Amino acid sequence: MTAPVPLIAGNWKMNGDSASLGEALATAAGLGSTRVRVAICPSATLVSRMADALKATNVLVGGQDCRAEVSGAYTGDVAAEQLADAGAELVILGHSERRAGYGETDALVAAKTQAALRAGLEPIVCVGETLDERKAGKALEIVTGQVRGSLPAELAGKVFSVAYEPVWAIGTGLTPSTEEIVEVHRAIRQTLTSIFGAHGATVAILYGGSVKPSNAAEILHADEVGGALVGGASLKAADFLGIIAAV
Ligand SMILES: O=C(CO)COP(=O)(O)O
Repeated sequence: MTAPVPLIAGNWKMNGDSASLGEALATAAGLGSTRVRVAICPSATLVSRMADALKATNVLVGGQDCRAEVSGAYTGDVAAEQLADAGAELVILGHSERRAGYGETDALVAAKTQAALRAGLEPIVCVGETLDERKAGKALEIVTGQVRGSLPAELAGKVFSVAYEPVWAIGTGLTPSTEEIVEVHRAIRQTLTSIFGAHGATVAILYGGSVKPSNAAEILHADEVGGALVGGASLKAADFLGIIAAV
């Protein structure tokens, strides 16, 4: 049974333009040799240029979402195949900003995950509870339910990761305690092994939500934390490299 290779992925969300490619290049230049896998997921407009710019580096490029269908009359949407064609190797799916803003259900996230696999992309599937759900003592139930509902059987034997992002920790500067993070990550691990058997033990479980250089070491060294999905602090190479160095 192989331990998961840590993955630090930057989610640029709706930020960045061609001038920001310099930050991606600076991240790659600052990496040196590392046992950590590093990815940047920019807006769809930047995927192609970033993938070209980072081709000879150790930084992978990912998308932030994809449609489940291969092609068709879906104005404004992007297919997994199109992301792969643009040079993406990974894709973030089921981010809470899409679950909340676009009504994405677990079933839709599972369909998008199947699409990612069809296109040869490595999925990063996001789950996480709201503050009300946590206050009601339902965090574990919500998160493990999302894991069961969002991961299609086709993931068996495939490389993918699950990102635990408590909705209330995203962009707020708030983070759960290390104990709370470990509790949820252990519950996700149990769920993964109950679905996928031994393969479930090899899946990296990332933490996301207000990760920054100053809290990265404590979070990343916690039990069952196999990396991070980083929003705001991934936009500047210096901050992102500070987080990567903490692994
Ligand atoms: O949503 C996130 C990453 O997907 C986390 O965002 P922040 O790191 O900005 O809190």
